[in-house]
Amino acid sequence: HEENGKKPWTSRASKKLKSQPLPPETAPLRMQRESSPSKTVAPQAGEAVEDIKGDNWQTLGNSSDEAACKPKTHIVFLKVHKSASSTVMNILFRFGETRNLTFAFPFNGASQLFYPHFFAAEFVEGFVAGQASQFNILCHHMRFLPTEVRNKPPRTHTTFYFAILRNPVHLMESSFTYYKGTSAFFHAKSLEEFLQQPSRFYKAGDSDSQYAKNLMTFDFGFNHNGEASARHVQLMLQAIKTAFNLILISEYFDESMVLLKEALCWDLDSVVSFPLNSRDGSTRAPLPDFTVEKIKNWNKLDWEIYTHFNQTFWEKIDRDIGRKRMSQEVRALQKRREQLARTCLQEGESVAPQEIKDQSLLPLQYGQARILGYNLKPGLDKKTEQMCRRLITPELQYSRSLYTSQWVTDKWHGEGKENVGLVIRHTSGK
Ligand SMILES: Nc1ncnc2c1ncn2[C@@H]1O[C@H](COP(=O)(O)OS(=O)(=O)O)[C@@H](OP(=O)(O)O)[C@H]1O
Repeated sequence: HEENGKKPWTSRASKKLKSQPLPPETAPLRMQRESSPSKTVAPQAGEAVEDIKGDNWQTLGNSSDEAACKPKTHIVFLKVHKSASSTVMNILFRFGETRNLTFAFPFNGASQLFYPHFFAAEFVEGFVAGQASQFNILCHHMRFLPTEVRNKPPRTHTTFYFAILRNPVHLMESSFTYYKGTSAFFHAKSLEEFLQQPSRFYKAGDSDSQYAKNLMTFDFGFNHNGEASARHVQLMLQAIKTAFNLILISEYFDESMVLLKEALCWDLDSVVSFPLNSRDGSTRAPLPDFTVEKIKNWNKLDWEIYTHFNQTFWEKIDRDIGRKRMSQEVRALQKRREQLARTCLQEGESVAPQEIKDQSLLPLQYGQARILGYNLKPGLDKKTEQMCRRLITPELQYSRSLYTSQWVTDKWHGEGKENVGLVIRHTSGK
């Protein structure tokens, strides 16, 4: 299983790239606009109380319900690969850290919940069979399995389930670059070559084949090599609707954050973010129409999931918020992000990895992707520096630091990760 990197694959090809870091993704789509990267803020407020309105995401209450609105603090986020999920995770990390919430970390400080295996409660640090769980937030990469996931956040609370999707065309373009070391992509010179004759490269039985086909379908727990029959698709969509309260769309990241804040009853600052895990432009190229069509066909199951939930996403906005208020909220979010960029970032925006001065803020570089990062503005006062640093800390570093606060007591005097197994005490925060 995984350890240092966040993409633990096991293929022959990937072994050759073992020393490489982990990547992110890209690409604009023809039918939907690609959202521009967002930027962040520091959270505030909110007691750790729960008040969820039901399991059907389509019936979630809207923000006009403010009197009854208490910030939700029991959350499961399905971190779908290559879908802006690291940016969402940063939001959850910041919210949890500043409110002393507890995270369901992968066992032994790993970066994923034994992906690509199906999630099992035993993968979570501190899980004890038969004992009530004390965790608030589950958000590391996993392959979703509803019956097991429900074993996690306490049953006494109604837990909010959400996930994020990305247009499969963008997603595959990103995945090809980031997961170039996986079995299916390793020998393909380009995405076009791969798509021309996938059977030359793709073996359905390879343990890392999901990176090359229907990755979202796989992460939701379904068979990524399954038939895209109408009945199969219907069942899959129904299962997702039943399990999740909200499905976000990364092409409409800001609108997604507005929906999220409303559903969780959080404030604006809690959902402001800077885009994380973004590739620079050097490996991106516009895809010709025939390639776009091939990607859609090759990822038919993902395409069905995406188009369905893209449609219900906008139906929900129309029903619960309205386009006018949505665009006001989005503007407020963007304004706040711009303010934060001026406050926090030396260059006011992201920079190439070689320009990152503080190595602790260097994102994992993976596959053939070059992942952008940020420089903190020098001379910030302590409180502002801490708030800004949280916004731009890459996933692996942030996860490690929270894991250490939550699990590693001062009695721990081991040297390496292998010693983390000694540890022990579940604190309710830092
Ligand atoms: N705010 C926002 N809006 C739109 N898109 C965004 C945002 N934040 C990150 N991204 C893009 O998401 C891609 C990384 O996805 P993940 O973080 O899920 O990747 S990973 O699976 O965790 O490695 C990666 O895509 P590519 O750059 O195409 O590779 C990011 O650019």
